[in-house]
Amino acid sequence: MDKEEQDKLKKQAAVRAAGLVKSGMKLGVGTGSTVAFLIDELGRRRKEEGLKLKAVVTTSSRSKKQMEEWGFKVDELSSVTQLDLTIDGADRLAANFDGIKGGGGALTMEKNVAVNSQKVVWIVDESKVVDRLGGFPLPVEVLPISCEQNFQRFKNAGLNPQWRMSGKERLVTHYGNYIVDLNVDPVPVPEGLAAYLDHTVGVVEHGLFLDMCEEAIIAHSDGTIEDRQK
Ligand SMILES: O=C(CO)[C@H](O)[C@H](O)COP(=O)(O)O
Repeated sequence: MDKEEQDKLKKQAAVRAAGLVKSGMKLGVGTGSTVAFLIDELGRRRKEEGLKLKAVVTTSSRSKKQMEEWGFKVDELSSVTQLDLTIDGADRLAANFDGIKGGGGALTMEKNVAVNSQKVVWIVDESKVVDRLGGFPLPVEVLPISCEQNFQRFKNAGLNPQWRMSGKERLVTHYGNYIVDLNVDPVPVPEGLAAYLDHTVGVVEHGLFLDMCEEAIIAHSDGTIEDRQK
C-alpha cells in the first residue's frame, strides 16, 4: 500500500471514530498521523456543529498544538479525574486487541492517558492488523542515567536493541529520556516481556499496550470500515 492510499484509510478510520465523540465528554486525544485527521474532524465539528468538550487531554505537544489551533482548551491529565474516551492510533493491533504503540515516541503519555480512560478506541488502517504482535520495533523509553547498562542488558537478553535517532543524535522524549527500539518479531510472550520491562529499573515505559483497547476502527482497502469490539 502506498502512502497516499494509507493516508486515505487513516482518514476514513479517524473520521468514523470522531463520530463517537459527543459534547460534554472528557476526551483523551492520541498522537500520530491518523490522530491528526481525527483532530481536524473534531475541529470541523467544533466550528460547524458547536461540539463542546468538558475536558481534553492530549498525549503529545504536537496534538496539543493542533487541538488548540482548532480552539479547544487542553487540560493536564492530573487535573481530570477520569476521561470518558480516548482515541489513539497504534502501530500494531493483534487479534486479541493487544498492541504496539510508540512509533511516534509518545508512549509514556499515551499509556498514562489510556489507563485513565473509561474506554480506549484505536484507529488504524488494515496494514497494522496482525494475528500476533510483531512486525514493528518495540519502543522502550529509558532514563539517561542508566541507559547504557539497560541497552547492554537488552542486548544480552537477545532483544536486539537500537537507539531511536533524530538525525545524528539520540532522540530525546518529552520527558528528557531516550528510546530504545527492541527488534523482536514476533514478540514471543508479550505478557512476559511486559513484566520484564516493567521490572527493569530505568525503564520509564514501553510500547506493549496489553489489555487496554476495547474497540478498534479499522479502514480496509476494499472501502469497508470495520468497527471491531473486543
Ligand atoms: O503510538 C503512536 C505514537 O507514539 C502512534 O499512535 C502510532 O505510531 C501510529 O502513528 P500513525 O497514526 O502516524 O501511523
